[in-house]
Amino acid sequence: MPATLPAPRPGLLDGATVFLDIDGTLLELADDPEAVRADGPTRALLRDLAERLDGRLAMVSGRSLEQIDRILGPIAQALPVTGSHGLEYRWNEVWARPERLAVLNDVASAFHGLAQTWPGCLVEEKSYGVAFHWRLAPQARQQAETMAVQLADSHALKIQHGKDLVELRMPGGDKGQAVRRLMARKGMIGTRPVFFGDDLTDEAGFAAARALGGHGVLVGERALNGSSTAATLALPSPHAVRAFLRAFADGTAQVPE
Ligand SMILES: O=P(O)(O)OC[C@H]1O[C@H](O[C@H]2O[C@H](CO)[C@@H](O)[C@H](O)[C@H]2O)[C@H](O)[C@@H](O)[C@@H]1O
Repeated sequence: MPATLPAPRPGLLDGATVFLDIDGTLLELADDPEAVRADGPTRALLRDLAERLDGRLAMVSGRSLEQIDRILGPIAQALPVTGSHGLEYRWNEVWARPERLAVLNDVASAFHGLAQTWPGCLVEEKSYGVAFHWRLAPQARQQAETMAVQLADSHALKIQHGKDLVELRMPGGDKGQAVRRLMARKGMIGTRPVFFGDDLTDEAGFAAARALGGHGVLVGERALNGSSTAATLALPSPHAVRAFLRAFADGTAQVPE
């Protein structure tokens, strides 16, 4: 992680609204995206944290809402949740779910075809996007990225770069919008947003949090391909994030080693 970014101070979350990314931030990265699940202590952490924050805890992920529900379990129903990099969200009775573009099926077919030529590669079909994963076969990266550019052009889709993946998704929405939308809600308006994230998709969330007087907390050792980050603070791993959040939830906040 960037050596220049300091760790968050213990009191950072006092009175704040907390935005949490999932993969690589709350939870460790894994080889199989479909197998990812929050364990019992992590689910309990989200419950305790939401209580300590008087409900000012939101999940903001590149996953679909269905995936988030599977990963987090019942606690997801109690939190404001934004999925698909900002394209869909749910908070109590308020939902936003655009119509799914049929061209995503063509993208999935093309990606599945490519995956057959690269053992170890995975295709993840989501509500508003399709991701091609090469974590277990990094040699496939160049071909996957070339195919993604062609498909994005021909189908007017957005390319979303991520860790060991390229994703094609419907345009519109980002994590910054998710922050601004929630920070305009009663109970959150006027508080300080703190956004925890690890990937390129989180940069919009970091920037929005900063613009509203808060902070981005960059997690892990993300390579930003030479670009800079809008985060102002950093933690080394999802384990450190959970420890930091647990200390706050318990009222014993300390910066983890
Ligand atoms: O915004 P996020 O919640 O961080 O979602 C970003 C992408 O996360 C997932 O991919 C990442 O995690 C996988 C499981 O640990 C890992 O195998 C992959 O290499 C990572 O890039 C998810 O599968 C994607 O759909 C999300 O867009």
